[in-house]
Amino acid sequence: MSESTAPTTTPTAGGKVYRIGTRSSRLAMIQTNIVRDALVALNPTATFEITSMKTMGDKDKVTALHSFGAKSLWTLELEALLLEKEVDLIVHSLKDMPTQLPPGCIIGSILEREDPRDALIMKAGSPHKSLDDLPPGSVIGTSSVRRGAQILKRYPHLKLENARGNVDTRLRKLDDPESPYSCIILAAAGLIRMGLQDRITAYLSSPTLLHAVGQGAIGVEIRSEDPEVSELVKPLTHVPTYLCALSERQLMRTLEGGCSVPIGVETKFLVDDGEKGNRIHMKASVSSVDGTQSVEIEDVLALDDEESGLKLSVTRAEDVGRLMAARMLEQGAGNILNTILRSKDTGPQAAKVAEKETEVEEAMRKLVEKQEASEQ
Ligand SMILES: NCc1[nH]cc(CCC(=O)O)c1CC(=O)O
Repeated sequence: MSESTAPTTTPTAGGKVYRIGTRSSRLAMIQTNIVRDALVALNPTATFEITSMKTMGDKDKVTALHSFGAKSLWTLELEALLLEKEVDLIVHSLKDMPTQLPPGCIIGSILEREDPRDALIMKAGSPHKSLDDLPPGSVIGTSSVRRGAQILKRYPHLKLENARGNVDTRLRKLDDPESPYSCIILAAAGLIRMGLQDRITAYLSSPTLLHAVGQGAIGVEIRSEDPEVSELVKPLTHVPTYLCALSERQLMRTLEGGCSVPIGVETKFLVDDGEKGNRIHMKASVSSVDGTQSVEIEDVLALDDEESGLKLSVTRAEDVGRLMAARMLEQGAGNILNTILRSKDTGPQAAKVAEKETEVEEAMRKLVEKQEASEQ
């Protein structure tokens, strides 16, 4: 979306068939139905068909997430369908969308955020309710280096074990009496949308755990050269979520992080109170994988452009992320990130994953070339 201000919401005329692409996990389908229901309400004469598929990240449930390079493991095959015009829009968990999208793809809308916090779920029947009351040596199941690094910083007496798979799979692994896990950490948003909020024993937020960039938000990806679908999805955008998410994504883009780098954020939209204008309150952290080193930062920055008088500026939102990232790099975040990137898993599994990503990215590059040739 290229607006210099946050999008307005005007219903779009319907009467056509639109195809929505999505992953096939239960959570992805729930999120896709949220988007479809909102589109149907705004365009009652239009038809919306859903195309679901398993992506690289869904198929390979074994490789640890940090072994995957780019964050494209949840999105690339769907973006190929988008560029091939097999689908007209894709519904993603925003946190799974790389901060750099393939040429020809843009974010068309970001819906109102569900609770962005992380949530603690104890093994069924556990007497424990919080991280504080877990005995030393208790095992926390998470595949997220972001979650693991921050937890180890505050709870060095606890242990981490990988726990991959979709939400249902991870809960099943947790409750298996044979599994080593005392608890797992998941996004509250996924649990709430799946009707599993009763499993949450504690919510985790700053200073213990800053959530992932884009966590809790639903992103709708479209083709950059598709004004009709751009107008179709624009009314779904929730402006405070949109601007906060853009600032978070720009922070990660500037730090050149990805899903396998421990970057945590918390943002809050502060509405114009007649004196201070619209602002974003951002907290952000970068941690070493073992939690022994971290850079943490917090500030409240303006969203209205004083020079031009523009309110709710998209550019200002991204400037917030860029400025906060620059400050973190000045405070040593770059050294932490470089150490992590140098230590990326170079084992045979990582090589296999890199080969698969290259294969899919090569297919994507050919698609983009074909599309550009057809438009000349
Ligand atoms: N690929 C993991 C993923 N992507 C989106 C969600 C939950 C929904 C959200 O945060 O928006 C999850 C599960 C989790 O982190 O617990």
